[in-house]
Amino acid sequence: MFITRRLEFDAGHRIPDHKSHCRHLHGHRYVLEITLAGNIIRHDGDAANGMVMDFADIKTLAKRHLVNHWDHAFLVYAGDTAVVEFLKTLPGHKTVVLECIPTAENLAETAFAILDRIFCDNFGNHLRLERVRLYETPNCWADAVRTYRHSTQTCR
Ligand SMILES: Nc1nc2c(c(=O)[nH]1)N=C([C@H](O)[C@H](O)COP(=O)(O)OP(=O)(O)OP(=O)(O)O)CN2
Ligand SMILES: [Zn+2]
Repeated sequence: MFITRRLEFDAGHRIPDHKSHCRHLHGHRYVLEITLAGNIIRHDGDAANGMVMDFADIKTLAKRHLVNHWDHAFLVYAGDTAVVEFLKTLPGHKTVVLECIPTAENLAETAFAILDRIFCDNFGNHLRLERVRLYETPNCWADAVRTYRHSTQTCR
Protein backbone atom coordinates (compact mmCIF):
# COMPACT_ATOMS: atom_id res chain seq x y z
CA MET A 1 0.00 0.00 0.00
CA PHE A 2 1.23 3.50 -0.84
CA ILE A 3 0.10 6.64 0.95
CA THR A 4 1.09 10.24 0.26
CA ARG A 5 1.10 13.31 2.48
CA ARG A 6 1.44 16.74 0.94
CA LEU A 7 3.02 19.69 2.77
CA GLU A 8 3.87 23.17 1.57
CA PHE A 9 6.54 25.67 2.52
CA ASP A 10 8.05 28.90 1.27
CA ALA A 11 11.75 29.35 0.66
CA GLY A 12 14.18 31.48 -1.28
CA HIS A 13 16.96 30.21 -3.53
CA ARG A 14 18.96 30.88 -6.64
CA ILE A 15 20.77 28.73 -9.16
CA PRO A 16 24.09 30.54 -9.47
CA ASP A 17 25.19 29.10 -12.82
CA HIS A 18 21.79 29.28 -14.48
CA LYS A 19 21.77 30.76 -17.97
CA SER A 20 18.64 32.82 -17.36
CA HIS A 21 16.39 34.32 -14.66
CA CYS A 22 16.94 31.56 -12.06
CA ARG A 23 20.37 32.99 -11.24
CA HIS A 24 18.58 35.86 -9.46
CA LEU A 25 17.55 35.65 -5.82
CA HIS A 26 13.90 34.55 -5.80
CA GLY A 27 11.49 32.32 -3.93
CA HIS A 28 8.93 29.60 -4.36
CA ARG A 29 5.92 28.12 -2.63
CA TYR A 30 7.36 24.61 -2.62
CA VAL A 31 5.08 21.59 -2.43
CA LEU A 32 6.46 18.43 -0.90
CA GLU A 33 4.75 15.08 -1.44
CA ILE A 34 5.94 12.27 0.81
CA THR A 35 4.98 8.79 -0.34
CA LEU A 36 5.31 5.92 2.12
CA ALA A 37 4.92 2.21 1.46
CA GLY A 38 3.87 -0.29 4.08
CA ASN A 39 1.29 -2.75 5.19
CA ILE A 40 -2.00 -1.64 6.66
CA ILE A 41 -1.92 -1.96 10.45
CA ARG A 42 -4.70 -4.28 11.61
CA HIS A 43 -4.68 -4.17 15.37
CA ASP A 44 -7.98 -3.47 17.08
CA GLY A 45 -7.51 -0.68 19.58
CA ASP A 46 -4.38 0.66 17.88
CA ALA A 47 -4.71 4.37 17.03
CA ALA A 48 -3.39 3.54 13.55
CA ASN A 49 -5.71 0.58 13.00
CA GLY A 50 -6.62 0.48 9.30
CA MET A 51 -3.79 2.83 8.32
CA VAL A 52 -0.25 2.53 6.97
CA MET A 53 0.57 5.56 9.11
CA ASP A 54 -1.58 8.37 10.43
CA PHE A 55 -1.35 11.31 8.00
CA ALA A 56 -1.15 13.61 11.02
CA ASP A 57 1.95 11.80 12.28
CA ILE A 58 3.59 12.05 8.84
CA LYS A 59 2.98 15.79 8.91
CA THR A 60 4.31 16.17 12.46
CA LEU A 61 7.53 14.27 11.70
CA ALA A 62 8.10 15.92 8.33
CA LYS A 63 7.67 19.36 9.86
CA ARG A 64 9.94 18.62 12.80
CA HIS A 65 12.78 17.15 10.76
CA LEU A 66 12.58 19.10 7.51
CA VAL A 67 9.81 21.58 6.78
CA ASN A 68 10.26 23.76 9.86
CA HIS A 69 13.94 24.13 8.96
CA TRP A 70 13.37 25.07 5.32
CA ASP A 71 10.20 27.14 5.65
CA HIS A 72 10.91 30.86 5.17
CA ALA A 73 14.61 30.12 4.93
CA PHE A 74 16.97 30.99 2.12
CA LEU A 75 18.39 27.74 0.71
CA VAL A 76 21.87 28.48 -0.55
CA TYR A 77 24.69 26.43 -2.05
CA ALA A 78 27.82 26.51 0.13
CA GLY A 79 29.84 27.29 -3.00
CA ASP A 80 27.73 30.35 -3.73
CA THR A 81 30.04 32.41 -1.55
CA ALA A 82 28.77 35.84 -2.58
CA VAL A 83 25.28 35.03 -1.30
CA VAL A 84 26.49 33.02 1.71
CA GLU A 85 28.63 35.97 2.84
CA PHE A 86 25.82 38.44 2.18
CA LEU A 87 23.30 36.44 4.22
CA LYS A 88 25.77 36.32 7.11
CA THR A 89 25.53 40.11 7.31
CA LEU A 90 21.78 39.93 8.03
CA PRO A 91 21.35 39.49 11.80
CA GLY A 92 19.40 36.36 12.67
CA HIS A 93 18.59 35.55 9.05
CA LYS A 94 17.20 32.05 8.50
CA THR A 95 19.66 30.50 6.08
CA VAL A 96 20.15 26.84 5.18
CA VAL A 97 23.55 26.20 3.62
CA LEU A 98 23.54 23.12 1.39
CA GLU A 99 26.38 21.12 -0.12
CA CYS A 100 24.53 21.16 -3.43
CA ILE A 101 22.90 23.73 -5.69
CA PRO A 102 19.26 24.13 -4.60
CA THR A 103 17.59 22.84 -7.74
CA ALA A 104 14.36 20.91 -7.46
CA GLU A 105 16.33 17.72 -8.12
CA ASN A 106 18.89 18.30 -5.38
CA LEU A 107 16.30 19.47 -2.87
CA ALA A 108 14.19 16.37 -3.52
CA GLU A 109 17.28 14.18 -3.03
CA THR A 110 18.23 16.00 0.15
CA ALA A 111 14.70 15.78 1.51
CA PHE A 112 14.66 12.05 0.73
CA ALA A 113 17.92 11.50 2.63
CA ILE A 114 16.61 13.37 5.68
CA LEU A 115 13.17 11.74 5.70
CA ASP A 116 14.47 8.25 4.94
CA ARG A 117 15.95 8.13 8.43
CA ILE A 118 12.64 9.17 9.96
CA PHE A 119 10.14 6.98 8.14
CA CYS A 120 11.71 3.59 8.79
CA ASP A 121 10.07 0.43 10.02
CA ASN A 122 9.54 1.45 13.62
CA PHE A 123 5.94 0.38 13.45
CA GLY A 124 6.27 -3.28 12.46
CA ASN A 125 4.42 -2.87 9.16
CA HIS A 126 7.43 -2.63 6.82
CA LEU A 127 7.03 1.10 6.55
CA ARG A 128 9.50 2.80 4.23
CA LEU A 129 9.88 6.03 2.35
CA GLU A 130 9.23 5.34 -1.30
CA ARG A 131 9.28 8.71 -3.01
CA VAL A 132 9.73 12.41 -2.34
CA ARG A 133 8.21 14.66 -4.99
CA LEU A 134 9.13 18.32 -4.75
CA TYR A 135 7.23 20.90 -6.78
CA GLU A 136 9.22 24.06 -7.32
CA THR A 137 6.38 25.60 -9.28
CA PRO A 138 3.01 24.13 -10.29
CA ASN A 139 4.61 23.15 -13.59
CA CYS A 140 8.04 21.95 -12.44
CA TRP A 141 8.87 19.13 -10.05
CA ALA A 142 11.45 16.46 -9.28
CA ASP A 143 11.03 12.95 -7.89
CA ALA A 144 13.57 11.25 -5.63
CA VAL A 145 12.67 7.58 -5.50
CA ARG A 146 14.16 4.71 -3.55
CA THR A 147 15.67 2.74 -6.45
CA TYR A 148 17.09 5.82 -8.14
CA ARG A 149 19.00 6.91 -5.03
CA HIS A 150 21.44 3.99 -5.17
CA SER A 151 23.51 5.71 -7.83
CA THR A 152 23.25 9.28 -6.61
CA GLN A 153 24.91 11.50 -4.08
CA THR A 154 22.91 13.27 -1.42
CA CYS A 155 23.65 16.27 0.69
CA ARG A 156 22.14 18.08 3.64
N1 LIG B 1 15.84 20.92 -14.08
C1 LIG B 1 15.65 22.11 -13.46
N2 LIG B 1 15.45 23.21 -14.20
C2 LIG B 1 15.22 24.39 -13.58
C3 LIG B 1 15.17 24.47 -12.18
C4 LIG B 1 15.39 23.29 -11.43
O1 LIG B 1 15.39 23.29 -10.19
N3 LIG B 1 15.62 22.14 -12.10
N4 LIG B 1 14.84 25.65 -11.59
C5 LIG B 1 14.56 26.72 -12.28
C6 LIG B 1 14.12 27.99 -11.59
O2 LIG B 1 14.63 28.04 -10.29
C7 LIG B 1 12.59 28.18 -11.50
O3 LIG B 1 12.14 27.60 -10.31
C8 LIG B 1 11.80 27.62 -12.59
O4 LIG B 1 11.35 28.69 -13.30
P1 LIG B 1 10.53 28.53 -14.61
O5 LIG B 1 11.21 27.63 -15.58
O6 LIG B 1 10.26 29.89 -15.05
O7 LIG B 1 9.22 27.76 -14.12
P2 LIG B 1 7.72 28.24 -14.13
O8 LIG B 1 6.84 27.14 -13.68
O9 LIG B 1 7.60 29.52 -13.36
O10 LIG B 1 7.54 28.49 -15.66
P3 LIG B 1 6.22 28.77 -16.51
O11 LIG B 1 6.76 29.10 -17.85
O12 LIG B 1 5.51 29.89 -15.81
O13 LIG B 1 5.43 27.50 -16.50
C9 LIG B 1 14.71 26.74 -13.73
N5 LIG B 1 15.01 25.48 -14.33
ZN1 LIG C 1 13.56 28.92 -8.58
